[in-house]
Amino acid sequence: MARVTLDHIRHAYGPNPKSEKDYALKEVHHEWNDGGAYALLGPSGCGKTSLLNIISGLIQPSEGRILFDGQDVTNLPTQQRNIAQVFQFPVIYDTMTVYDNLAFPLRNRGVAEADVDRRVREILEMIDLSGWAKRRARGLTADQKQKISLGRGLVRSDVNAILFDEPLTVIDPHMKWVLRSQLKRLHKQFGFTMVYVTHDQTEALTFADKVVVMYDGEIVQIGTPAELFERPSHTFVGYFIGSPGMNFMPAKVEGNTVRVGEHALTLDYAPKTSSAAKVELGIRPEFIRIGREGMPVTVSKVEDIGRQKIVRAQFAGQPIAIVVPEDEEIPADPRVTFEPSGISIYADSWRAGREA
Ligand SMILES: Nc1ncnc2c1ncn2[C@@H]1O[C@H](COP(=O)(O)OP(=O)(O)OP(=O)(O)O)[C@@H](O)[C@H]1O
Repeated sequence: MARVTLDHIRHAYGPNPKSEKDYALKEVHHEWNDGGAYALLGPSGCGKTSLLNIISGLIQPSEGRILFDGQDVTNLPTQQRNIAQVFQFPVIYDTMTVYDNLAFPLRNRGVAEADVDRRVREILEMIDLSGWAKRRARGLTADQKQKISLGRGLVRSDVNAILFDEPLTVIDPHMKWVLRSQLKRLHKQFGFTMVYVTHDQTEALTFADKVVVMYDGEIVQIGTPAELFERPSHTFVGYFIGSPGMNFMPAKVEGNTVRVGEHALTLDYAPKTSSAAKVELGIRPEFIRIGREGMPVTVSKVEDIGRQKIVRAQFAGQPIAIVVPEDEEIPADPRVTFEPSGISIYADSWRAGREA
């Protein structure tokens, strides 16, 4: 498996890009660890597939280089990059048996038949198709065919990376969960470098050890699920990760005091914001406490979501969401406090650091 270096990559589909908006992928400059499991997460059109296709060699970036273990592969075609790919829809040979489909990538490379057999049996078990080994792929369900595609992606252990493009779209919800957990287990066991495209946050957060959040052609944050939850670098991450997403409200910062409407909160640091920036306070619904003390709110609605409730309320003229345990009593004259560690300050959408 390989370390993947994305060296100042930019991509425009049209000729002669002039401004930022002409680029489907703006500057991407990162190094992904050998053996890392990365999920590319973001809404439709944010550039996930473009980036994956640049890694696989299906498209050549307009600018920048891509390196596997320090070796420049920018101009190599897909076949010479030694990668495995799993697409959204099954890519298998209908006339071959399930077993032969899985054996194909190994036999193609001249792997000894005893090793082929051992590996194929392991994979058959993992995708729960051991009983189907001798059946021809034709006539299997879309779900089963996609499991074979996944198996083919995982069967070789000598590839630089395994790339997945929304591979679980056609899989039924229960099986999705099973396969996701198995992918994670396999990753731990074999240390594959995996890049997994999805627009489903649950899929990304359960699969990956690093989630790469993309928005409008840019990587806005690479982090562990906990980092994305606790310290979103960009308002988009706050909004996109979590259900409901982070609350944002216009704010003013003076030293370590932040003002929201008529309320003043004291932080244990002075956020770095310029006077011209659009400043917002961000706090996740899980970090707001509701009770008899603090700042007044008007509750408009309470939604029951099982073991928790979502309280929708108005605070300083802004709609906010608060997550509370299901048995929590909401007083007649409700007030809120914000957990200081859960507060982030954003200046022009980016999380403000500490004043030096
Ligand atoms: N072949 C192409 N020619 C021109 N523009 C393209 C092409 N492929 C993608 N784009 C544009 O590039 C941008 C990024 O698209 P991309 O498919 O990479 O996004 P995505 O995040 O994978 O979206 P989705 O989840 O819908 O697949 C979009 O604005 C899209 O319209």
